[in-house]
Amino acid sequence: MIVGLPKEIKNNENRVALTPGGVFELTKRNHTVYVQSDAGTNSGFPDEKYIDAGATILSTIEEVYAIADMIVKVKEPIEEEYSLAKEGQILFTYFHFASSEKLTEAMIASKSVCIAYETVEGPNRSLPLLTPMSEVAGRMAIQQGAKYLEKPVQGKGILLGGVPGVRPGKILILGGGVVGTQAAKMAAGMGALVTILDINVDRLRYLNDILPNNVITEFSNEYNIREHIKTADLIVGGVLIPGAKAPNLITRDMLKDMQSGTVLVDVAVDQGGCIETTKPTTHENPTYIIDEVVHYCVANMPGAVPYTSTIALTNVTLPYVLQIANKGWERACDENKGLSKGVNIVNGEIILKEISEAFAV
Ligand SMILES: NC(=O)C1=CN([C@@H]2O[C@H](COP(=O)(O)OP(=O)(O)OC[C@H]3O[C@@H](n4cnc5c(N)ncnc54)[C@H](O)[C@@H]3O)[C@@H](O)[C@H]2O)C=CC1
Ligand SMILES: CC(=O)C(=O)O
Ligand SMILES: [Mg+2]
Repeated sequence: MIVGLPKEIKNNENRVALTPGGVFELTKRNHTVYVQSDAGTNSGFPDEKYIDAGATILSTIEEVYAIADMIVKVKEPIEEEYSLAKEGQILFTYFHFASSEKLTEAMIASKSVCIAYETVEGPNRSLPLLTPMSEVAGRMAIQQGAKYLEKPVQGKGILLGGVPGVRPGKILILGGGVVGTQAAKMAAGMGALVTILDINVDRLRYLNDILPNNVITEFSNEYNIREHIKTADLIVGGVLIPGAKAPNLITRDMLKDMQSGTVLVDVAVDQGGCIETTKPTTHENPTYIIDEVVHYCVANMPGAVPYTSTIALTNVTLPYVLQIANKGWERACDENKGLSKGVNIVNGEIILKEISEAFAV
């Protein structure tokens, strides 16, 4: 198969879909790989490394899309890329369709085969291609939250770990999945007081077992959320209903109950966010303020740490890339039911019902 790796063009998206090591696994199986010039440079992988791995470098994104049977990328196509996808071409990447009707319509019109990383399933309904980026974003959520709690950027002026004689920061985490767990680990290590809310009691039981004593678990409901937001310094949004628009657990009216300078890091922004006032931001302009509450809603958080993220992503995507390249997408999906859950849109038709539901009136 001919595989194409374009350079990402979303704001500050520095990741690339595969490392040179990943490309080598394809070329040694006689697949042909075209990489757009400089695609891996910001992740620490210059063009020469891809050439050594057997790839051919092309100068423009148009050339990569024109020649490839399968495009492997990182982020959902942005408007400039919509017209590049072609009929029958496989696009294997994050899509997050439920948060963008425009992207959904564009991919329907392209008649391409859209296989979304974020809905590919592993054993026990895990999401193996989302997990490593959620690990990155969960850990980063605390780093970013700590930064935006500083007074010069209009935060509350609180040090998350406190100091002897002064209380540490209070962190509320919505969703105890991968993002929530990694955020809790980082926050606990800094000495903050952490509460995780989830609706899955078995998950809360597990978290209660593995996390230290400065992390407490509670059931997620409106009453508990309303109580905690009154005193939280930092709130991290990490809920997910796979494939669907995230539920708004914090509504517009609740902002007035928060203290001035509270920071919201809504990691779930790529599925529409779990805070009503969330709108996607970029690394260039990561925050905005509503009712004196700082909102950080960057939809590609791992893009800021591309060395870590590109390797972590390739670790998990490569086996699926190889299956699709070796067998074609239809046989690969027939033989791997988890992969078939990633098939979102094919030849102008929405396959994943959560996408149609997100836009139903
Ligand atoms: N902004 C960014 O750069 C990135 C965003 N993400 C996003 O972060 C989100 C979370 O991802 P993961 O942690 O991997 O998902 P996950 O599936 O591991 O965890 C989600 C958790 O939310 C819980 N949940 C569902 N409804 C809830 C409710 N009403 N209240 C509380 N908890 C609830 C589930 O029980 C589950 O434990 C996803 O939308 C993902 O796409 C992930 C990586 C990067
Ligand atoms: C999961 C995702 O959207 C990202 O890594 O950017
Ligand atoms: Mg994202």
